Amino acid sequence: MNRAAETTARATGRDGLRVHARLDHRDVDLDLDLEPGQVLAVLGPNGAGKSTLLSLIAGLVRPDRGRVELEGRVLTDTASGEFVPAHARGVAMLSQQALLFPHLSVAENVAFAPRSRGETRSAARGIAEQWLREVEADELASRRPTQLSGGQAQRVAIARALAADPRLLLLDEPMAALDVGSAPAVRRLLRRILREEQRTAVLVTHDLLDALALADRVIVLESGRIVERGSVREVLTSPRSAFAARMAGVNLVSGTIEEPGILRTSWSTTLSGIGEAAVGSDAVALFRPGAVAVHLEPPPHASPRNVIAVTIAELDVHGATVRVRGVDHPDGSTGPAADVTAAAVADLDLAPGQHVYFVVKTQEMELHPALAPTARPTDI
Ligand SMILES: Nc1ncnc2c1ncn2[C@@H]1O[C@H](COP(=O)(O)OP(=O)(O)OP(=O)(O)O)[C@@H](O)[C@H]1O
Repeated sequence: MNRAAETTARATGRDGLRVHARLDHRDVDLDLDLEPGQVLAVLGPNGAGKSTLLSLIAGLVRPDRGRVELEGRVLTDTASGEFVPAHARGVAMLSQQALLFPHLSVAENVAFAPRSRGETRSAARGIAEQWLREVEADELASRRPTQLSGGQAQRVAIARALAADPRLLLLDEPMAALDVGSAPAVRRLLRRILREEQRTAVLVTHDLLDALALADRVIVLESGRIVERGSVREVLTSPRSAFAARMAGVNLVSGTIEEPGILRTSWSTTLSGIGEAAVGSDAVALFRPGAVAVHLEPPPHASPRNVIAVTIAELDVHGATVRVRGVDHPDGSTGPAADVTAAAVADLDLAPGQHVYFVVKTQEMELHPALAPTARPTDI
C-alpha cells in the first residue's frame, strides 16, 4: 500500500482505540473511545492519571479489570487473560525527553525499529532516510544524539517513532522539555504529521496551545476519573471543571440554581445569568475576565448586572492589559479574575489587599449544569 492509501485506511478503517480500565491501587478508573484518525488531548492536574492512561494503553501497566482494544484488536482483556506485550502492540510512545540510544547514530536510531521487525539493513536505512526527510532532519543522519539540540533530538525521536509504523502514537508532553525557541517548530511538525496523515494519537499535555493546535477531542482527568470530554472547542468554550476553566482562562463559580437564571453560591452570593440549568440543580456560572468591570463602590443601580465583592490578591501585567485577581472564594475555589486596561488600574489606584466590586452583565454570565458526579460507574 502506498502512503496515501495507507493514510485513508488509517482514517476510515476499523475501530480506533477503546479503553476501559480500572487500576485499584492508583484509584484510576477510565473509560474512553477514540475514532481512527483522531487526536485526543488529555488534560488534568498533577497526579490525575494521565501517565497511567498512557501506560495502560502502551502495555506498561496491567489494569486490575478492563480491556484495551486498538483497531479491533484486543491488546488487554482481564476477563480472558489476553495481554499483548508492549513491543507487539503497534503503539509508539514519544516522551518529553527524546531518549535516543546514545551509542547509535541518528540514522541508526531511526532504522532500529525497521531492523527489529526484520527489514534488511539497506531497506531499514531507506526507511530511516525517508522519515528523517519527513521531519527535516536528514542532514543530521550521521550525528550522535549528544551532538543534537533538544529540538533536533525531539525531531529525530519523532522520526524513530514513526519508522516503527505504529497504529497509535502516544505523546507524553512532547514539547515540555523544549525551549521556547524550538517548541513551536516541533509543534508545527507534529501538527503536520498528525493532521495530514490522519494518525490516531493520544497527547498528554499541560499546554492549552498543544490541545488547540493538535487535538480534535479533549478529556480532562481529575483524581483518576474523566470529568470532562468533548471537542476541543466544547471543552474550552464551556468548561465545567475548575481545571478546564483555568486552562481556558474563564472564571467559574459553583452553586445551585435558586430560581430560573439565578445561581446561589455556598457563601450566599447570587449571580444572574443565561442558560439552561434547572432549578434546584448544581450548576456553574462562567464569565470571561474581559467581561468584568472593576468598581471601587457597588454601582447603585446594578440590575441586570452582577456585583461580586472581591479582595484583590494580585495584579499581573500582560502588555496593555492588567489581570486583576481576586482572593480565592470562601469555598476554596480559585478567585475571580478581571482584565482591565493599565489606565483603569491607574485611575482606580488598584493594589493587592484592596476591596473592590467586579461587575458583570447578566448576558455575559453563562449558567451551565454542573458536572455529573466525577466517577462514571463502570460495569466491567
Ligand atoms: N508507579 C506507580 N506506582 C503506584 N502509584 C503510582 C505510580 N505512578 C503513579 N501513581 C499514582 O497514580 C495516580 C496517577 O498518577 P499519574 O502519574 O498517572 O498522574 P499524571 O496525571 O500523569 O500526573 P503528572 O501530571 O504529575 O505527570 C497518582 O495518585 C499517583 O500517585
